[in-house]
Amino acid sequence: MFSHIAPQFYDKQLDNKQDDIAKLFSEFDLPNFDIFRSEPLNYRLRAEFRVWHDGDDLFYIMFNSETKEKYRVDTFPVASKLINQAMKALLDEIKDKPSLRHRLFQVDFLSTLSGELLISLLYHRQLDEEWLTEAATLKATLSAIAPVDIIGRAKKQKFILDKDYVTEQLTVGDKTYIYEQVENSFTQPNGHVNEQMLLWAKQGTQNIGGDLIELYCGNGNFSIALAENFDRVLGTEISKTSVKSAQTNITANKLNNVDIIRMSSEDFSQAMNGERVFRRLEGFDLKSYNYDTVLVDPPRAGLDSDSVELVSRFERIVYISCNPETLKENLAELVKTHNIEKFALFDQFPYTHHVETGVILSRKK
Ligand SMILES: C[S@@+](CC[C@H](N)C(=O)[O-])C[C@H]1O[C@@H](n2cnc3c(N)ncnc32)[C@H](O)[C@@H]1O
Repeated sequence: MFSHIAPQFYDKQLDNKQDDIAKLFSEFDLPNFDIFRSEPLNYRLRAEFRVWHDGDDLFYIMFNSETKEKYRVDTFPVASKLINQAMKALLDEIKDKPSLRHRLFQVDFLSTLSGELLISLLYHRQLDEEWLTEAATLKATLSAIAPVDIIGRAKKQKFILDKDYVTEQLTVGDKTYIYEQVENSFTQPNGHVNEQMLLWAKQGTQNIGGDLIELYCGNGNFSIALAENFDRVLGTEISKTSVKSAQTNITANKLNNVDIIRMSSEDFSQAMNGERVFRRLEGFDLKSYNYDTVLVDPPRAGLDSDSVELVSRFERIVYISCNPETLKENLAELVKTHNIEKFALFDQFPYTHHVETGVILSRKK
């Protein structure tokens, strides 16, 4: 997945991504791209590694995505400095602790720009009291590096030492927002590029007022940062964990104009069309919303045809995409009713072929 990880390759690979995107979207009338660079190293706030046991030794491994061969990983330069520090410290601590290392097969790290760290240890065996005691000592030792939390996972088991989330702080222009990010739920991996993405979307929707409807809102990443641009924000999201976080985040940021409901975008399209009535929407008068702006940030599959039809009814569409191929398919439909006003490339994933883009469209006059 990663290749040529070194700052001297950064500019070239970003130029290549820009060229590839220009070619892929050549059939559209695109404005000049807004380009948002990443830090060349230590940009990634999440990392997951398999663990390899070799006699008394154990180390992290990853797999080559083409050859499927495993390779040893002692440091991971794209991951945050905190993750790199913790990677070594963790192995040093658990190497001679049988209850912590026995049948450990994966370690997941989630760090934040605010300096917190959550470590999930995944096992092919059931965890017990002894594990809990040793894990508490491990947490105390690793806390010398940063505020650390530890989770143990095994089949049908999830042991949480204190908490299963980190609290991130993201600065967007002159404002700082607080976000709870829960283990195993979606969060943008590149914190500083995420801040740039939020600012781009916020500036692109400034002074337009009305209401914002958001599909695929996750933990409220965009809903919260963009709330002050709108009278009301209504976000929808399928994951129960993310919806719960989003609700916590609304309170933590003292917002009173944002609501989030758990609903797939497919169901939400049906509710908007009046085809089905959902108990979860009780108390929400969908007809009272002013459908000026919609923001979508779908998974790699892009928008299904009903969601494309739904978003095409809005005056303004903000489309954040992690897959240029599905974005292109969706744009082919959306340009029938809308013009592309802004196009941005956010370099969330340096040294990989992945590209994050943003498009702002407005209805044709
Ligand atoms: C790329 S993430 C974006 C999340 C959020 N906008 C952010 O910036 O963190 C896509 C989100 O879509 C959610 N999702 C996936 N399929 C969905 C569906 N059919 N309907 C609604 N949400 C869905 C996922 O749970 C995930 O939170």
